[in-house]
Amino acid sequence: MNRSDPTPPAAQGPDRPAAVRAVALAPTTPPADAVLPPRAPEAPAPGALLGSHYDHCFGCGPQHPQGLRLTVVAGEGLDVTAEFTVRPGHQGGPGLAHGGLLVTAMDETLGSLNWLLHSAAVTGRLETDFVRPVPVDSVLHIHAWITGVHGRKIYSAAEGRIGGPDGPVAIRAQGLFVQVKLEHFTTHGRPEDIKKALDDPDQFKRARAFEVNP
Ligand SMILES: CCCCCCCCCCCCCC(=O)SCCNC(=O)CCNC(=O)[C@H](O)C(C)(C)COP(=O)(O)OP(=O)(O)OC[C@H]1O[C@@H](n2cnc3c(N)ncnc32)[C@H](O)[C@@H]1OP(=O)(O)O
Repeated sequence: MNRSDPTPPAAQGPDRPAAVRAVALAPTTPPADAVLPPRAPEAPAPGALLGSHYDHCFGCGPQHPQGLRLTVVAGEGLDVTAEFTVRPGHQGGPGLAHGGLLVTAMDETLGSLNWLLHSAAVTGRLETDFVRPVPVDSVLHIHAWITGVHGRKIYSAAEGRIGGPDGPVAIRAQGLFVQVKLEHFTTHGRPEDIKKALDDPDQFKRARAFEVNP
């Protein structure tokens, strides 16, 4: 619409045309009665490298040719730190990381918090603020932490910095993950990929270890 166009704004509320109506999204801030559980007894020790949950994962898989190859280390509490080196294949604008890939890095890091609770969970909702551009060759230093657990919902937040772990914030995120059983993956995933994952004894062990009973 032209700035000088005198047309009044479209009607609000239920009369507003579906094409411009906002959708109701769940908050990513935990409710007041959310809890902060202790680290699971099986959680990786503070300082431990978490390792990839799946070799072909775009976020953390070492075998993905253009993946982010994010590395994640367990923190002291319900937190992790992660690093993602932005490579030329990750560009959006010339010489700059694509925003969607930065979101993927945040998603992957927030998802890895589930190791600390020893439960499998998938992203239900993810919000991000892009604060400054991230140049190719820079390392995004991410710190992520759990902010609350409510039933099957795990709430978390993260900050990504450039120029070092204490550098300026480039991206912030808040997420809501929902705990799922192993069947979530075996039911919905492409059969040949599920088979490949489960045929790998290490992957199978990890997958079973992740199983939860919501
Ligand atoms: C074999 C290899 C295994 C590898 C294992 C490790 C993999 C790690 C991978 C990590 C990769 C990186 C990570 C990735 O990229 S994960 C990939 C991206 N995410 C997905 O594909 C998830 C797609 N969505 C679903 O599958 C279902 O909708 C889920 C499972 C999420 C819920 O369906 P389900 O039928 O199960 O649950 P429910 O409907 O009874 O709801 C339960 C509660 O949750 C609340 N809720 C639900 N949805 C949302 C939402 N969208 N926002 C906010 N809230 C939501 C809901 O209100 C309710 O709350 P309450 O009423 O209790 O208060």
